[in-house]
Amino acid sequence: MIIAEHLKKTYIVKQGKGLFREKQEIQAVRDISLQIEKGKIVGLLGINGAGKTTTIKMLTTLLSPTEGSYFLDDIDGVKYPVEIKKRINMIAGGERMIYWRLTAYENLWYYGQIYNVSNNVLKERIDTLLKLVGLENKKDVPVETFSKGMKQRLQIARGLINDPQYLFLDEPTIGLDAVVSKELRSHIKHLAKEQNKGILITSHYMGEIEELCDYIYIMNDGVLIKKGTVKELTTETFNRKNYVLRLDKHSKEITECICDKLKVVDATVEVKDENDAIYINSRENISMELSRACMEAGLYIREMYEKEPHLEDAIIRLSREVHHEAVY
Ligand SMILES: Nc1ncnc2c1ncn2[C@@H]1O[C@H](COP(=O)(O)OP(=O)(O)OP(=O)(O)O)[C@@H](O)[C@H]1O
Repeated sequence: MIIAEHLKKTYIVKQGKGLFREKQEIQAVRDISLQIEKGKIVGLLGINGAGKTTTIKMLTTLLSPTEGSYFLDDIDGVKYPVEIKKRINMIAGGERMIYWRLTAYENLWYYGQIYNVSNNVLKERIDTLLKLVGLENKKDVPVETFSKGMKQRLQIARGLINDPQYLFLDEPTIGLDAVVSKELRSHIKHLAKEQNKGILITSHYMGEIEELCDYIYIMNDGVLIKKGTVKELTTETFNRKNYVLRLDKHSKEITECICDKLKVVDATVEVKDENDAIYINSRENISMELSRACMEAGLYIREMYEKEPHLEDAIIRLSREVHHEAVY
């Protein structure tokens, strides 16, 4: 298990020109504690500038923390970063870390040498990995002729070349089409569930996070603001119910009439220009009251349902709350 406690990272940047440039401290990560278990997929989310990349850089030992502790299976990551590097790997989205002039096989051979994998083991591992990512027939082809999806699949093979126990995935499906992204997501699940790897993933695609993650950490302004499963995060954040109502008729007066009839319950009624829908937000389950209000007003209900909140809505709302913006 990876256990990071109270990690902090302060960058010192110089501002101005000439000899007397002023030093300024930027607290990219102010206080982060998190855990990554083997066999689990953990999401790290937050709006731009929240500190995700800096956190991943500390966990992958590319940056040393200004303060805090970091242990991977009892190995002190702050004291022994080289020992950590042997046991982890990182797969980033995009086309970095792959040599275009080299073939798929040569790329993997090169990275295997960097990780000191013995030649016999490496040969076998490259064959297995190329098969895993479906590139066995392209192993002697230069990468520059590969499609985006093929390059990304090669990235996965590269990220597994040292048989890491923990994997860090930074926007792994960025720029990929729906088919390749789906394939990649099933590889990621396979790595966690069948091969028992601990995985941390960042992504701006919330659907991906909802599908993959066992639990999620949400960051804002360098600190963790919430953690939990998708279900916990959405239901705890939205302790109110959202209904969507579509009637046979639609007008301002009708909405006012519904509003009037719902005065007895704690509900907020709002109309949006999405297919003439009326949105009702309430603390309690008010489906009975809603049906009755429509019936009393002589209105026919075309559609009425409770809207499940999405993770994306939860993140936006949590980030707003931190910045003390009024919600609702
Ligand atoms: N090398 C650096 N020197 C100074 N400040 C930095 C440096 N790297 C990051 N920062 C600052 O630290 C803060 C956190 O940046 P970080 O890249 O970790 O956020 P992020 O959550 O990954 O954002 P994004 O989603 O946009 O990639 C930002 O305010 C950023 O400007």
